[in-house]
Amino acid sequence: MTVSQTITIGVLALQGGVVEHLNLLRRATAQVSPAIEFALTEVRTPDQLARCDALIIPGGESTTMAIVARRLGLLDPLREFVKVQRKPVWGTCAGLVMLAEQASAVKQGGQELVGGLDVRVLRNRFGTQLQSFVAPLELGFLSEEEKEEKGKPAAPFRAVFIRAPVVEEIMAEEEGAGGGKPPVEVLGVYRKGDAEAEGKGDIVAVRQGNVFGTSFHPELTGDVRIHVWWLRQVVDSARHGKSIVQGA
Ligand SMILES: NC(=O)CC[C@H](N)C(=O)O
Repeated sequence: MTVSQTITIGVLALQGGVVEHLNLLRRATAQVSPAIEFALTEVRTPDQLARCDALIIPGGESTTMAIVARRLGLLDPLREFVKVQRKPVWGTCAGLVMLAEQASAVKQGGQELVGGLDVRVLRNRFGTQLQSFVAPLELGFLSEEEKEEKGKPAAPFRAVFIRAPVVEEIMAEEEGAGGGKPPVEVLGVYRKGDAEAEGKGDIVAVRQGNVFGTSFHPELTGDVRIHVWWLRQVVDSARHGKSIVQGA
């Protein structure tokens, strides 16, 4: 793909924070590069998905999303998009649950997942809607970005957690899907109180090749940095006609 072509970014629009992602994407695209044209689109059908170069799966309710995706014949096309075509995909909160290979604390009878990340997530780690909170997160990958441009580390990211999942286990390579997949990188850890002193914490941002997941909701903060960071990788991936590689 050449830079003069349009890069189409889809947001899975079955349920959840669709508009919020589209709004932030609109602002973020303006910051990426004037040479690149982006098209932003809602995805509700396999045809719409097929036109996308990259996809965001928003927050919401992963159980509902899975049921609706199954009804619309989208589950298998989503799996193909993520795991076979290996196009860039970012899941926020419920989207992270969808992108995990395994989830615990699921409703009786289980729930269908798209998969792609060789992790097990624990749903609703921090309790109910009423226990939602905002916490400053040090995200090293944003610092690297800013260091190049401004020569200083990034300010903490105000992360919004709403019935958020965390990554409770990263599967060992031999347990994962295999097939030469890159390793799971931990990109964000939330530490609270005593856990900080002990060096423990909850994994709240991960990347494995083309698949990126965050427990929190950057689309609800108005802080455009993670969207810009992700879009830059999408551009790189589209330019080189490859899936995002580790460290790209
Ligand atoms: N804010 C959210 O996306 C919540 C996620 C929800 N608890 C789920 O498991 O799907």
